[in-house]
Amino acid sequence: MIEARNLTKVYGDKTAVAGVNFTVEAGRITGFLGPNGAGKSTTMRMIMGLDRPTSGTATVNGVPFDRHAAPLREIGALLDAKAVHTGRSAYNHLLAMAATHGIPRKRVHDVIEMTGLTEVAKKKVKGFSLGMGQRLGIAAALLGDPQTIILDEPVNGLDPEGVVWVRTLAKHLASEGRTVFLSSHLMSEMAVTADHLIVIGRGRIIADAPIRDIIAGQGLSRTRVRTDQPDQLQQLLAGTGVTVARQENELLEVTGLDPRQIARAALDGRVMIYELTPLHVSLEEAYMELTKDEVEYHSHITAGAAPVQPGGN
Ligand SMILES: Nc1ncnc2c1ncn2[C@@H]1O[C@H](COP(=O)(O)OP(=O)(O)OP(=O)(O)O)[C@@H](O)[C@H]1O
Repeated sequence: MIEARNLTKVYGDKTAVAGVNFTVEAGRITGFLGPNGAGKSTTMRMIMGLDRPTSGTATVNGVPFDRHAAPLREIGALLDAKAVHTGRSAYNHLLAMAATHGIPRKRVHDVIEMTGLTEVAKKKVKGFSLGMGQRLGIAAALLGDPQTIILDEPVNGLDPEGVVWVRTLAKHLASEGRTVFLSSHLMSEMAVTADHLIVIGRGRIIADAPIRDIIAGQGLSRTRVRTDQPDQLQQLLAGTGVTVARQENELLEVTGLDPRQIARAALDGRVMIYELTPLHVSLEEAYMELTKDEVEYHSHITAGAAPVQPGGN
């Protein structure tokens, strides 16, 4: 379990992390999201003892990282895959890390195999592609067989097979009761990987909830309704907080009522409907809604909202 209590980091006149409180529970995958510059890396670095908090605390299983007797066995982290730029081979790099932490050589072989690096293990790390470097970073994070795993942008640079591998690995680690905390800007990936989300914006926590609650909480859910009496149905559904948009002649899109309420109103008004499809918002849409006022670096070209997929999430 990771706990942040009033965790704050100030750089000069910039407050990167502004007194955040959250708990990352064991046995599930917690995603850490936020716009560029929101404070994710700074928070993760403080948890790992790489940055000293200006005030507040970050603990792992109740103890600050640097007070653990054998930190690598307690917490494994991938924070900056590019940080490993060495003339050593992947195998020797891991072996050196293992040696300084009393980790047996057998474990080095295990993590190399686990991360798909067997073919390149004897090659120099500085020739590695971004994806190979990422796999090596994950191998290093797993070396001490830690109870807590922190991965900052783990799928960055990975090919589709690698992305699925990270997802499967994270789920497996969480199913073993470990604490898994990961950040990613890839919403579609986060949606299928994480159980719980913590969203940070301008150094403050703006959401801390299960993914489905975050999506539902944005109130963006719409329902597509087809009827041969659209005018009558539009009148029947009118009410406070309800929006009915006419898409095509017999097609309406309704916000503010769930499908059951729409069906009930139609039945009571004796209007036949021949399609009723919930349009779930994507995590990306919910996230954009949640963080729209928190984005520090706005792009000048604003893309249209992502299309809503029937039955998607
Ligand atoms: N060493 C530093 N000195 C000064 N300011 C810093 C330092 N590290 C981070 N910052 C600032 O703190 C804020 C938070 O940065 P941080 O890297 O934690 O954000 P992030 O959420 O990880 O962003 P990204 O998604 O772009 O990686 C940013 O405004 C950043 O410029």
